[in-house]
Amino acid sequence: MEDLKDVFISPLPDSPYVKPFRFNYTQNGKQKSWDLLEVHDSVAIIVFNITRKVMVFVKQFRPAIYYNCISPEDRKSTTIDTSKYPASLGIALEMCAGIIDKDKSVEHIAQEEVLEECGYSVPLSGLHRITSYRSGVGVQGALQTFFYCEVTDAMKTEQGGGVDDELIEVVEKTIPEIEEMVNSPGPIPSPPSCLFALMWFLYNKADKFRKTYEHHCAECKKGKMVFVK
Ligand SMILES: O=c1ccn([C@@H]2O[C@H](COP(=O)(O)OP(=O)(O)O[C@H]3O[C@H](CO)[C@@H](O)[C@H](O)[C@H]3O)[C@@H](O)[C@H]2O)c(=O)[nH]1
Ligand SMILES: [Mg+2]
Repeated sequence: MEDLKDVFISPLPDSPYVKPFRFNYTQNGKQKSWDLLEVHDSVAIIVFNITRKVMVFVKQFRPAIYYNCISPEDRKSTTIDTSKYPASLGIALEMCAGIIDKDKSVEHIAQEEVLEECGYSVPLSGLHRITSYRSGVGVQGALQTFFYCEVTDAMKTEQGGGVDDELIEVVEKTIPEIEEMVNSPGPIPSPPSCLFALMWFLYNKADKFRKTYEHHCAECKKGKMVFVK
């Protein structure tokens, strides 16, 4: 993932992923315009492994983050110096997520993403639609639908890591590690949608799993063997 070379910046040709355009309008009698990007709607999924009480994240190189670490002066060079700007600058930690670029339901797209990126086979009934919200409201405003699912080690039927040329590392974090992450002064290498997902989880779900931890630890101290449910 961190083996990065031949980085250069070029003008945008016709793209299947983003379409830039100008939106013109008159508001309260004043003529205005706004420069926008048409992008695909998407899904994002919190995957929580209940066997080991860990949250499943995906780690991947994000060109947009990397680009924003390059100084305006260095962006003008014919090639970007990767010893000055290593790939690690652009590596993000996110929820499993994917664009809706197929004629399938959001549930089916979410199910595919969990399998492709994280390696877990989740039944459609195990995917709980939580809400949907607008991402990148300054320039995109695309809709992201957000799901929660619980998985077990037995549901890990594939390696994960993405399809085609995707390079994704699956990373697990405990509840205390998630708390540390959202309390960090930053910059946190994650999008706000991921941080929202973490706060949603901490607010709505974490207690149930914290109780089993605490019970487990207390009983262990007493020398008892306890099965964490
Ligand atoms: O310019 C591009 C854009 C995309 N791809 C390909 O398209 C795939 C898209 O991956 P997918 O997993 O479907 O989407 P993500 O990149 O994970 O993006 C989702 O997850 C992000 C983090 O939540 C959100 O910001 C996005 O809106 C949401 O679509 C990439 O891996 C690439 O293979 C390219 O090759 N070039
Ligand atoms: Mg993705």
